[in-house]
Amino acid sequence: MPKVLVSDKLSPTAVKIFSDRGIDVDVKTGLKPDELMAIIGDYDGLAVRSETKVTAAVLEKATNLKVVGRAGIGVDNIDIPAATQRGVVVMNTPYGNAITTAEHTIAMMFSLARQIPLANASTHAGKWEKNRFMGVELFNKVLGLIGCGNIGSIVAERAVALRMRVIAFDPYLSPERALDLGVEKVELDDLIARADFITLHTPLTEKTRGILNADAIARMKKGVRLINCARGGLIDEAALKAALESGHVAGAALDVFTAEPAKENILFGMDNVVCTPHLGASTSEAQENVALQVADQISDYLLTGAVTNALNMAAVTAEEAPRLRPYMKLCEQLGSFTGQITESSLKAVTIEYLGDVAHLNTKPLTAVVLQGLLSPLLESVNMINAPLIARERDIEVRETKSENSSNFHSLIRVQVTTERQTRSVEGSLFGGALPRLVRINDIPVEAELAPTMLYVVNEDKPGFIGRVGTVLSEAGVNIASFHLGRETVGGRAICLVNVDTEITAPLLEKVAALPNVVMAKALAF
Ligand SMILES: NC(=O)C1=CN([C@@H]2O[C@H](COP(=O)(O)OP(=O)(O)OC[C@H]3O[C@@H](n4cnc5c(N)ncnc54)[C@H](O)[C@@H]3O)[C@@H](O)[C@H]2O)C=CC1
Ligand SMILES: O=C(O)CCC(=O)C(=O)O
Repeated sequence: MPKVLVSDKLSPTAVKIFSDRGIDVDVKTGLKPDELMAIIGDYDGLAVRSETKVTAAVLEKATNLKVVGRAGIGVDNIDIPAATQRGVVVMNTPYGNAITTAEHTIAMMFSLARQIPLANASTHAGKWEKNRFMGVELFNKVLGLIGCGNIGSIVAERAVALRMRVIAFDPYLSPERALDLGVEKVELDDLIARADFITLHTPLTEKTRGILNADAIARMKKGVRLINCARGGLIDEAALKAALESGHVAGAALDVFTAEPAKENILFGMDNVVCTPHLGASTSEAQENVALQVADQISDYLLTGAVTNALNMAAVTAEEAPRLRPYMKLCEQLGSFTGQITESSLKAVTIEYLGDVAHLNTKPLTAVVLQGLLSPLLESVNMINAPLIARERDIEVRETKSENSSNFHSLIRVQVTTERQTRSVEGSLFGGALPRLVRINDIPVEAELAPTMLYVVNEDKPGFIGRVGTVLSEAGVNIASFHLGRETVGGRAICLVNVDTEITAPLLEKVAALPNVVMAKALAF
């Protein structure tokens, strides 16, 4: 039974989903990094919000971990490259808290425009300072959105309904989508120069860090108001403080801070700053949504192999997962076979999906071929990091699909080009489930791959099979099955022998030295 650790506060419904689906679930919140590292090795899945830091050090101890699920959007608390390297799928729940966070942005904008927090505190204190709190309308003001994805779009719709004039900077916003939203797509400089209110809705990346720095703030309209419900670090806090003090920026509403939890901050205590403690996603509806979603996604992956909202792997639906499973095995074997017979540096891999398999989601199949192919050559390769490793090593990966698969319902051909040669191997599923090699370098064969195998390329001459059998039996190696194929009578032939015990280096040398042997290799699957 898979085991999942919930290490941040999640709705109890999520915990129930895990146990209802037969997953052993522990809830342990507030763990210190060393406490998490001490127990993480026991778990197959980890469900977090933003408090748990899933660092490379934690992942190193997570020897059984298969999936980390973030109940929320931002994944800056998870070291995705380290997870990818270790074959751990990282998932988030991209839509569950979007409305809630957009609503918080609008609430913060109103709070700022009408100074509600300060007026509230003053009224509670019995001051009745009616003349102190003069506000501004949102109506007809220019709202500049930086980032117009899920949350930015919802903010745009709400702001349009408030009759604000909405402009957006987002390199990935299409003109059609902007038109649909009633938003004017602009460049950042234009937005900075025109906006009365600016809200931020991008992830924190090397490109967006400090997107509103001293220079950008200096170019804003005097009296501009800034709202950040995305990530601390998007606004330079020191530059903002200076601009608030000078009155160039009239106010700022911040849900997120450069350092969190923010128990101290240079902006705290300023009258024109409204702060909330990263509450953007904190409604019961959003927390229920993301908790249910993450519990379902983690359970689906652990129980069926379905992959939803993964940030480091191709998606696989629950319906596809069982259909893909036998092909995954075949693809891994085809990749592993080609990897083991490849001796010089890889230049290109072409994977052809022919027949029925061409209709399936082939992205995960290609990832598994690459995993099989690279595993004999490199350490720590898995289907999640294999496409990345191939890219990093300039191995060109091509995928083709065709309905036509000659005599097979489905056929997968893996062709590998190295510095010296091109080799190919073809495989199919027999009875719809059993992986078989059906062709190696254009020589037809029918072989089931076994854990220990001897692969020989030879000239097709009488007595060869007897001689191989004798050498193996003299070494005490039992033959489980023998598979043969040849190009033409007397031409190039291949022989794949499934054996019950290891083929040692001296035994391999003896086989290689037999007459008519071109090449001999020990293979392991
Ligand atoms: N305060 C809170 O509690 C919450 C904060 N968030 C934050 O909100 C952010 C946005 O969330 P979503 O809208 O769901 O993400 P999303 O991925 O749907 O949208 C992000 C948008 O930013 C755009 N973008 C990326 N780089 C950019 C750049 N350099 N300049 C301009 N635009 C750029 C992207 O094209 C995309 O459209 C998340 O990354 C997360 O950090 C999300 C949920 C809750
Ligand atoms: O889980 C939370 O409260 C924070 C939500 C958030 O920042 C996100 O989803 O990116």
